[in-house]
Amino acid sequence: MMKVFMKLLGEDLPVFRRYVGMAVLYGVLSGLSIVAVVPVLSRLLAGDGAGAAGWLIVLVVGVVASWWWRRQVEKAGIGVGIAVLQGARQRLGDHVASLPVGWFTPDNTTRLNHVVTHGLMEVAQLPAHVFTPVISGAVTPLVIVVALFGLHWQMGLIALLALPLLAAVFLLAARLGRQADADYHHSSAQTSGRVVEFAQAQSVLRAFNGEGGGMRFLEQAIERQHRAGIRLIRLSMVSVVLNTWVIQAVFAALLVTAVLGLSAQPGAVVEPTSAIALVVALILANRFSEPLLDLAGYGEALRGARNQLDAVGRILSASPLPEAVRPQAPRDASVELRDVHFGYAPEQPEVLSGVSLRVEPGSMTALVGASGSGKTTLVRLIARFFDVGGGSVSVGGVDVREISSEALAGQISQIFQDSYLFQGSIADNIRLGRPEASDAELMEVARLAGVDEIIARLPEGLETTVGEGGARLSGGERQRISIARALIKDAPILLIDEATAALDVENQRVIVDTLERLRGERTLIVIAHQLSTVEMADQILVLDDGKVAERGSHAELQASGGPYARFLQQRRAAKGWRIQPVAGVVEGSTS
Ligand SMILES: Nc1ncnc2c1ncn2[C@@H]1O[C@H](COP(=O)(O)OP(=O)(O)OP(=O)(O)O)[C@@H](O)[C@H]1O
Repeated sequence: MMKVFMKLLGEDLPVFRRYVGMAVLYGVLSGLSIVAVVPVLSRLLAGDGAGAAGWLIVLVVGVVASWWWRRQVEKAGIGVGIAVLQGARQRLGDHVASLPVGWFTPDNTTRLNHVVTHGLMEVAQLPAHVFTPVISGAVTPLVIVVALFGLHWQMGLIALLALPLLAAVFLLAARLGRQADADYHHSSAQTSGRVVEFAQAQSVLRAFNGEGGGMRFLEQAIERQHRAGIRLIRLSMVSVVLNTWVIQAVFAALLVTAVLGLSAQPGAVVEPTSAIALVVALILANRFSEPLLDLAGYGEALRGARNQLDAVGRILSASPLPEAVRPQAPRDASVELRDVHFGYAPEQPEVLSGVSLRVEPGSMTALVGASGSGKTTLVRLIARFFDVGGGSVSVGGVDVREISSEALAGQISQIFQDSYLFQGSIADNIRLGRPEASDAELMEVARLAGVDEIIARLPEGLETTVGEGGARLSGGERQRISIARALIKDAPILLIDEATAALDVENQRVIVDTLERLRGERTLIVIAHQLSTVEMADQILVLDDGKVAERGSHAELQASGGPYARFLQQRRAAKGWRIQPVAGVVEGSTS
């Protein structure tokens, strides 16, 4: 936990170290102020009023000094909190910006959002509100133990031996609640997700379940959260009771020791000095348990913050893809995969196994295969969303790991199914591909991608705002804008995922026109869902369960009667493709 906190602070770590030093000193000062009661009481009980008054002044000065010092510690704690909010946000942002695109899964994005909006705030409050009492709660009893040794060594020994026992019980109590706490946070996050889903998917829910049908998922999530909450409350109570009991047990042991000390020699006269020491030691024993009870009380707050720090830790532990020490420039627009092996996680099965592929500059390759066969993964590896587990991916004859991320990004344009449009105008979104593009170039790509038809319909034309994520446009319109954006970038390699969902006949025509026009000019690698696209390719790679099942031209593969021919049969049956001989070739349509 502290490791993550310190990592988060980065170069602001000295501010935290200074604060910890101050908090430890505060614990010592508090302990000394308590111990100053010893000479005051001893003198008073022995009838030395003048001596007691002198020590009383020392005691008052000590209490005032520790109060003043506590204020300084709190200010230093606030300083650490500010460092967390300012510096750590920046550091987390820099770290996330260096992570591979593949890291940004919905789970990770939600976690990041939660950490930035809530988690860091909770973590920033730790030093001022939790660490100070926790540190002093651990240091002050140590000072009292030393004083107890001086007064009554048996009680001192018991208090000293009790410290590791107390630490063990505190840790056990913390562990008891940790899993319940994690479960509760997990179920809360799930409930939030279900609430958003419930709101967003109203049309689907009402169509399939009637008005209240969709409530079931939400109600189940709320029920799970409710159960997790009750379990957390129960375990928290057990932790608090356990901590309190063990502290009271230690106090009782100290009392018994004191009483046994008095009754050790029945009938014998107890020295007044010993009796005074014993009384004072009993008072100290009482003060010994107070900071410990405080410390135990902060267990809950620490556990809550631990969850947030764990989430931060998971983000910080994600490694950026290593950058080449001596980056090389790609020599041409070829793409080559050699015996590529890849899995999304070490414990998951390989998604690509021994895939090899050579794509010549300016040629077109279609990737075909059943859903889940690994087409998208293959294309992501070319753009280096992830690094391969085995084998290599080269662009322009250079391993992508040896190309700087900037140079690789400059070499590749992408039209993916989930192309995101930013809140801004259509023109802003297209210009993202090349901010310095002229208006004429913008209009040219808009025409080529069929965006001109969209803007002709809109009163504000190119300056029409698209809404968050392009929400004010249809799926097909969004796709055309993303095509225009990719075209204006003018990169020599174009990776395209034909979005089946967004493709209407008109968009399919735009894709085919785009591909025809760019053929021979750019290297095209297309995840093809339409027969008309597949036919255009110079080579077709058929993937089956992460392996290359077949490769060749449309005519060759169809004639061979292998997996491709069978795949075509299935697609025709499933999607109504029909084959029409047109000018000596076979054509598909979605009708
Ligand atoms: N981010 C991810 N984490 C873990 N597994 C993933 C991830 N993305 C894809 N997979 C898995 O990898 C396998 C290949 O997926 P991929 O998306 O590459 O297939 P595909 O051929 O493009 O499928 P589709 O045509 O349906 O888009 C699938 O089993 C999928 O569940």
